[in-house]
Amino acid sequence: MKFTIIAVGKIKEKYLIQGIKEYQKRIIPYAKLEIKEVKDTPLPSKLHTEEVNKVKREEEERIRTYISSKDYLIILDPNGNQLTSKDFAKKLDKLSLHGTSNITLVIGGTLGLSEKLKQEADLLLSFSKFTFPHQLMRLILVEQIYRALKINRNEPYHY
Ligand SMILES: C[S@@+](CC[C@H](N)C(=O)[O-])C[C@H]1O[C@@H](n2cnc3c(N)ncnc32)[C@H](O)[C@@H]1O
Repeated sequence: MKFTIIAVGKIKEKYLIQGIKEYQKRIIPYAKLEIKEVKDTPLPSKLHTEEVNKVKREEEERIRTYISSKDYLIILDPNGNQLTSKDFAKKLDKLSLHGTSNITLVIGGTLGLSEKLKQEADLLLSFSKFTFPHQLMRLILVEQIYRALKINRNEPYHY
């Protein structure tokens, strides 16, 4: 299975960089994982709908350069569908059984993702109704991918 995480913006915090690297290392024996970081658009001083939409549109364009129509597209959004870790593992297992082994996961920037992009998702995934910073979301996501892979192998981790 191959996972591609497309994420808007850089990770600045050292503890998050270390945490993400740790899970990337743990995932290596089970699956391929690539992280494509796309530039975030600097936030304008005024955040009216028009300015917000412009930022989202620009970031969407950069995200699209890494999306392949052949991949299963999971877009992370607080208002998406909530799954348990076991359900997520089952979902990945089913996709793999049906021959879908390229999974693309998208994390938005500070203002989130465009509606247009969200509508194209095969799965709109929420990790709870709370909003997390995009940098922390990347760490949570790699941990949950690792957890799902362990669950599917029936290996101890998911207590
Ligand atoms: C700071 S949040 C953006 C907040 C923005 N108001 C929104 O509603 O999307 C940055 C990105 O992190 C991801 N994210 C944050 N919290 C999430 C959650 N609870 N579930 C899924 N994704 C989340 C989403 O991809 C989001 O675009």
